[in-house]
Amino acid sequence: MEPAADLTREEVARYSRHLIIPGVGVVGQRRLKNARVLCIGAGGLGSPVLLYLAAAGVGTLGIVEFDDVESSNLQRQVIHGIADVGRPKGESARDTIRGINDNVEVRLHPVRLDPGNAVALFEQYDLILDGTDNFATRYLVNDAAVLAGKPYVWGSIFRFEGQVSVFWEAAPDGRGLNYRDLYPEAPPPGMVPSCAEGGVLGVLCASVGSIMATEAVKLITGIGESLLGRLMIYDALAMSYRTVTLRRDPGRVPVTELVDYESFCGVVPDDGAAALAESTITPTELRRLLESDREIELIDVREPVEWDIVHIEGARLIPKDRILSGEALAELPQHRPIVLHCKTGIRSAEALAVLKEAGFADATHLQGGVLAWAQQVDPSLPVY
Ligand SMILES: Nc1ncnc2c1ncn2[C@@H]1O[C@H](COP(=O)(O)OP(=O)(O)OP(=O)(O)O)[C@@H](O)[C@H]1O
Repeated sequence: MEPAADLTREEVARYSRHLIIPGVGVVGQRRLKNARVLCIGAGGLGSPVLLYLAAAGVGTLGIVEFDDVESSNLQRQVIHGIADVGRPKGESARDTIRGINDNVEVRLHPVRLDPGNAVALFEQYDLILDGTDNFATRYLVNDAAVLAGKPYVWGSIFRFEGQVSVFWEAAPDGRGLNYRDLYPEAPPPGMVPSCAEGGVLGVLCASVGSIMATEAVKLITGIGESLLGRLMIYDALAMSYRTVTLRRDPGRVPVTELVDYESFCGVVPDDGAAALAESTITPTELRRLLESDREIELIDVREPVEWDIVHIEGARLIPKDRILSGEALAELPQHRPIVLHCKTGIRSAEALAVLKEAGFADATHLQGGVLAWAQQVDPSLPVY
């Protein structure tokens, strides 16, 4: 990274604790000033990443984010505040950054990163940070970074655990790998729950995001050993960090073009999923069914902790895994309609597939889950 020409008087004072670190010094700080870093997502990981890189004096910070701040974000997305709920996350993040360091030029890209815009966006920056929460975007970031020849820092979080690595296929020392060497294929949809489904400890974002920001500072200034070719795994419960060495997957096909990542990750329904989609019931239809004389079995496939937050009157709790393992099938009626539901409809679709396979012909699942029920039928219920 080429250093910027000089630091102003104000910058020397502001960054003095960096300037006196051997290895960083004035030249390191000038490199930070000249750096253009693009952060995908201003959520759980994007928040600490952007805050620390802004405070550290990265000259240009790009933010790709299409979403608005919700109150359930505030538990971990610390770049946003109460007054930002309902505002675009990018604008909220920009305003917070301005309050920390007005030397930083913030460039907002209020779009969803997709195969049509990714490479052109990446080409405008020196380094990419992936703070997103879905597999389709992760593979897209990887492939676009390969095509644009850019390094990127990747992080992921779930409940109490986080992972971080640096991928740069074109790394000058030949150690560069890409995300597909670590995860050649996306897990089947629904197999790895999102933070919205499975939860995440808020402070985990700070631990993992600060490691991502540290890697960014190291790559920009050229100090230390980066996580290039290594995967760091952090366990907040055990309070342990370990790193494992990654190897190039000899069977990996080179990235030559961007593809349809929703299909690659199986998010677009195949024929089987389309058939299942017909076995759905809307919240209003379910309400009518519950009000009728028909006897139905309403099964909640979420976890007990979620049941404790909110549940639909008359439902019975059978967590999804007990259905997937086959253990709970004997508890289900063969000759009564069964309606499964979860939080949003993803887990209930999975459980429904197992029930159909086991011959429960009169089984359906609730479209949009408990959230849709609360929105359309019973707004007095809390949502989570
Ligand atoms: N393709 C994409 N382009 C731009 N931003 C993305 C893309 N995919 C995900 N994001 C953003 O990445 C951020 C990830 O943050 P986080 O994991 O905390 O999830 P969230 O969507 O805010 O939370 P939750 O799913 O729990 O409501 C989100 O703000 C999301 O809008």
